[in-house]
Amino acid sequence: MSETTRHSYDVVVIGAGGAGLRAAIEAREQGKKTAVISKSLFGKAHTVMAEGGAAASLGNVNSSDDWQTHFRDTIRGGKFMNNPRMAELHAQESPQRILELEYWGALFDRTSEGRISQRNFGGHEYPRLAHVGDRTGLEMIRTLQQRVVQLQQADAAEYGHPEAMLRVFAETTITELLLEGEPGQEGSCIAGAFGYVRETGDLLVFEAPAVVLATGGIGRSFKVTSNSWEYTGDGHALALRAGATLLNMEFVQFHPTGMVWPPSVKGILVTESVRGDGGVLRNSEGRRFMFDYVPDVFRDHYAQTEDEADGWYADPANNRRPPELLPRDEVARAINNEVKQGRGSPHGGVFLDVSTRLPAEEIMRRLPSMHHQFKELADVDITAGPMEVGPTCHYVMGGVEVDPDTGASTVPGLFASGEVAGGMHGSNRLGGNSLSDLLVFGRRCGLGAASYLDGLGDERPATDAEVIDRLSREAAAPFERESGENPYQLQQEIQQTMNDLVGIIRRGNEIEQALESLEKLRERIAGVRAEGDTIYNPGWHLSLDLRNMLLVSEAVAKAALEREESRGGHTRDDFPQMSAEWRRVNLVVSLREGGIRLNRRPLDPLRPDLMELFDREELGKYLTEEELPPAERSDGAETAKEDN
Ligand SMILES: Cc1cc2nc3c(=O)[nH]c(=O)nc-3n(C[C@H](O)[C@H](O)[C@H](O)COP(=O)(O)OP(=O)(O)OC[C@H]3O[C@@H](n4cnc5c(N)ncnc54)[C@H](O)[C@@H]3O)c2cc1C
Repeated sequence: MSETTRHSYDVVVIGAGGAGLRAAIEAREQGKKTAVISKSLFGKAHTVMAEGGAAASLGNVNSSDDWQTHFRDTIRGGKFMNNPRMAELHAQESPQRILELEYWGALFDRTSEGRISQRNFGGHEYPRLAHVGDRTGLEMIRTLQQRVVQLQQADAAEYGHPEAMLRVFAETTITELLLEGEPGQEGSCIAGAFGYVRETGDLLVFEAPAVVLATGGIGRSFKVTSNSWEYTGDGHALALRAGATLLNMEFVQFHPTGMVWPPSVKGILVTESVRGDGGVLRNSEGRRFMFDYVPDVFRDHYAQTEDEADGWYADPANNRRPPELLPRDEVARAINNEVKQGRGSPHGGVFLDVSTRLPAEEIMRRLPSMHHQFKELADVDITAGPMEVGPTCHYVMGGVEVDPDTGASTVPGLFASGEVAGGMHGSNRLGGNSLSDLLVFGRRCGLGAASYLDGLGDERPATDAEVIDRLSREAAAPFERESGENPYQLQQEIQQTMNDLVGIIRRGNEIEQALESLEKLRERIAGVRAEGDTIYNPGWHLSLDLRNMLLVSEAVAKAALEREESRGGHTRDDFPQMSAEWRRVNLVVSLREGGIRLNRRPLDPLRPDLMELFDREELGKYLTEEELPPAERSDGAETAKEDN
């Protein structure tokens, strides 16, 4: 293999989606020399694929909206498993971050008064998603990239080179984090990152005391997914191997509406905006089945009849929301059940129809990408008839355990934000809350990394030279094996296992079966073989990604086996109820002696002022008796909870 090139930075941000770019901008603005690394082309990240919008309580379409309502919706959507401080910061700071994006040049769709337009989405009480048609992520990435270029131009003027303080390394994959000390050992800390350039196979060492993980999700571990090739859970696995902890990996979001036909496009997302803009779900009998699936905890907030649901679009003050706009976990399970009961569409989904609700020109204006996607890929005109849709693995709520305010992980110098971080979304993310999460916590992570560096002074942690030698040998190993399996075969087996046995509906015995299969795959992956050479070789790249996919899949499966309840993105057929006792438990994943370990840690309680945002009756559906606030008597006095 080629020589190893060394680079030295203050902050290395792994990932150039919304979270990574926002973190890098902040670190650079704090005066830190920053590198941004992206496995794919610069600009190609999940963020760019985001369609519906970014949730922020700007109150432009309904002035009743405020951060408290956004917080309440987020906690409800997450079924009270969210880290409350993260949800609070997110709800409070999202409006500022969206306005900042506009200040940097983002062109959002407008209301007739010229304010940023906001659309309805599942689980959000008011129209809240700032959007650009159904191409919001594209505008977000364009704006953040433009901001990067603006900073580089300022650096060119000040330092004589545009990359003096902020450099992008595109098509560069990080395979390991570098530490001073051993993972999990007292006093060990981040010293940088190790990786390779995809185009040439050249190896790179980044020396840096602070690393921000912003690598996005894990969807490629599942067969049917809206995620693209690079989402092999690298950041989650890098964090684990560096000694950091992950939180609640069992919570995986299956978006209710992915394409189901033709097979080559199965899983590609059909944005929730279709339902937000009036689209209805029907089964093969023509029944609008979501009315049959409104769970008790949400019954007061959702329409009981089609008339009321339809009335909500024009008169939300006097009607309740249509059940199509329930949080994603509810809708995904409902679709899954309709198909299982034999009431599915010809290709194993259900029908989603917006053509009977909006005029064709309005559909073309509000949902141009969806129109194009269905016309090009399935030869369906969504202005004239229904789409066929079904659940697809979309997002992981579980992720690196971080300090809410700074994004710091449990390893000094390691930070995480965006989809790779855990806690913010509890057991189920509301649509639109990811894009705003990236901006809020990306910025906080950049600030956190900068202030960590300030605390270090001139100290620069270093990695032993033999670690770099070992990592170089490991990178080359797939070429050196004379025999060994094809990485694509092994990837396909992981995906099939996770899809079939740890998918949308889970059972204890099936998860155990999955864990056995994953255990067998471990040995086979250790002997995987790559053919050819290091020049742009996706087979080799995948052979290095496989161990991340495997580790993350094991983390998901072990946590899914442990949590004996159903909540949000974790449905256990053998434990179908939500349990107030389990709600208090965070499952913390770590890597010890080479294996996944699970620990139970109490969830941070809701502060009394945040608890006051909910009715006691609603709290009673989620919290244990002991957690509930004292009940008020009819005369206004509080009743004592215990005799004393
Ligand atoms: C089709 C689709 C539509 C969506 N629509 C919406 C929406 O409307 N609203 C909303 O809020 N959310 C939406 N989401 C979810 C949201 O887009 C993502 O959760 C979010 O963009 C994740 O952002 P991120 O910055 O954490 O990571 P990403 O944007 O996923 O970026 C990850 C970055 O990390 C890099 N990377 C990964 N591994 C490595 C490695 N080993 N080395 C170097 N670089 C690495 C990648 O190349 C990439 O640059 C959507 C998701 C999809 C797939």
